[in-house]
Amino acid sequence: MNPYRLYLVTDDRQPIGTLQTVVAEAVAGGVTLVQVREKHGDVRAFIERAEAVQEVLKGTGVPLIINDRVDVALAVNADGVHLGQSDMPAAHARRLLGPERLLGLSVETEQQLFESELLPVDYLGLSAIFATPTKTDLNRHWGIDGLRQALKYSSRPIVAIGGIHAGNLPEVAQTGVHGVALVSAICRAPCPRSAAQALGRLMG
Ligand SMILES: Cc1ncc(COP(=O)(O)OP(=O)(O)O)c(N)n1
Ligand SMILES: Cc1ncsc1CCOP(=O)(O)O
Ligand SMILES: [Mg+2]
Repeated sequence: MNPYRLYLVTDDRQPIGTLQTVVAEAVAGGVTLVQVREKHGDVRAFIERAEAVQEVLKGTGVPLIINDRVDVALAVNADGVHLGQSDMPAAHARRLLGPERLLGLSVETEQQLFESELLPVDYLGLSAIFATPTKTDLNRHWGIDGLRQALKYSSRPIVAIGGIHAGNLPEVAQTGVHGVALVSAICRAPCPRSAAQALGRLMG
C-alpha cells in the first residue's frame, strides 16, 4: 500500500476537539497518512495535540507523523517525522528514530532535491507546488512543470504540497506523483469526510 496517496496535515489554528473531529472524519473519508503540524504552541501543547490525534488514529492503520520535532515523535512513539530544511539534519534524525520510522524531508529548491538523494529519508515533500495562505514564508513555487522534473530526477516517493484542492488536483495527479498533502482542502472543508473522499477519488 502506498501510504503517501492522500496525506492530511493538521491545522494548528483549530482547537483540540475540532482537530480530533477533523482527523476522525478525514480517516473515514480515506486519508492514508496524518501529520500533526504545530507552529505556535509550546512543546507541551504539541505533545498533547499529538496524543489526541494518536488516540483517534488508534486501530485505523493510518500512521502518525510529527512535523519538525524528533523529540516529540519519540515522546509520543509516533510512526515518523517530517523535517524541514532548518530542522535537525536527516542523518541525526535517522539515528535517533531508527530504521523503521518514516522520515520525510521538505525540498524547496533543485539543490535541495539533488542533495536529498544522499540522505536517509523515505519520502520528499515538494514544497510548495502552488502559493497558499497556509504557509507564506516560501518565495518560489514548483508548479506542475517543476513537479514533473522532480519526479523524473528523484529516486524517492514525492508528496506534492501547497495550494492543492479539488480544482487543481487532477493536473497534480496526472503527473503520477506518489501523493498529495493538504491542510485547508480537508481541515477547512464543511465536511472533511466527503472532502477527503472526493480528493481520494481525484487521486485515482
Ligand atoms: C508533507 C510535507 N511536506 C512539506 C512540509 C513543509 O515542511 P517545512 O518546510 O518544514 O515547513 P513547516 O510545515 O514546518 O512550516 C510539510 N510540513 N509536510
Ligand atoms: C505545510 C506546507 N508546506 C508547504 S505548503 C504548506 C501548507 C499547505 O497548506 P494548504 O494545503 O492549505 O495549501
Ligand atoms: Mg518544518
